[in-house]
Amino acid sequence: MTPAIRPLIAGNWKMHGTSASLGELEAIGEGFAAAAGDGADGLICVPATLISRASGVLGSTPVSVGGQDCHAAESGAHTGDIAAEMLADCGASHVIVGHSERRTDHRESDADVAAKAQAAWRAGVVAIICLGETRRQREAGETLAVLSRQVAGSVPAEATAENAVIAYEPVWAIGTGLTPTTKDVAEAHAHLRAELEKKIGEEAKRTRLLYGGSVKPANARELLSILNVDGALIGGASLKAADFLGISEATRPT
Ligand SMILES: O=C(CO)COP(=O)(O)O
Repeated sequence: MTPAIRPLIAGNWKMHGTSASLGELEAIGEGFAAAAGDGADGLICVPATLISRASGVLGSTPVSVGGQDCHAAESGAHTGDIAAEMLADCGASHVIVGHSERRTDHRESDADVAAKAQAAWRAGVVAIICLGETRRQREAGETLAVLSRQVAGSVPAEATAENAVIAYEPVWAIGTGLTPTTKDVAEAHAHLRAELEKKIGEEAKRTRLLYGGSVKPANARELLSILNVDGALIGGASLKAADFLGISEATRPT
């Protein structure tokens, strides 16, 4: 972690969860303070259909609620899409933009992602901007160049430490049980901090950089101990309160 940056432990439920999952959310909300102490923030990004109810369940806990995507426009003829204003209206304080699954499944470009971040800010919502290299790009030695390009294209110049969070998620580490080495994560995050500084100046020093990709209770302490890793974005392991809370515990000093 980076001294003086308050870590964020964020869950991304992806396309999982119905009203039957609200008990798990309740357990996350009730257990977070005991697990993480008061030195970290918690967040669960649920499917849009659950945001309202999740806000009710988590409202009085230290865990916030987020969405997983938003449209760039405030309203309009965009069947099936959801505006950032609608997420905020349901109780979301954050929204993930540019997740690799959106970039792949919906062919979202860096410019689309930047427009969605701007939309989040228009609605008063924090944008969690995701980026990361594919396996092919890593094997070709292109990781740092890809990250430079993605920061330049996906992060608007108006980003601040308050309105933006950057999540480094190597695509090949998502849902695979594989993680980069500690050295590789440290290198990627130091590079991201430097690239972000070129884009937004001093604000970059206080902006949270999350690591995502196969974070589990068993590897969380090692990943979170890396300089410039200011929290985690957790997929599969965020669906179970015990695992999410186990990861949250890793933000505490030993
Ligand atoms: O994509 C992710 C979070 O956004 C990571 O997913 P997993 O933790 O399941 O690898």
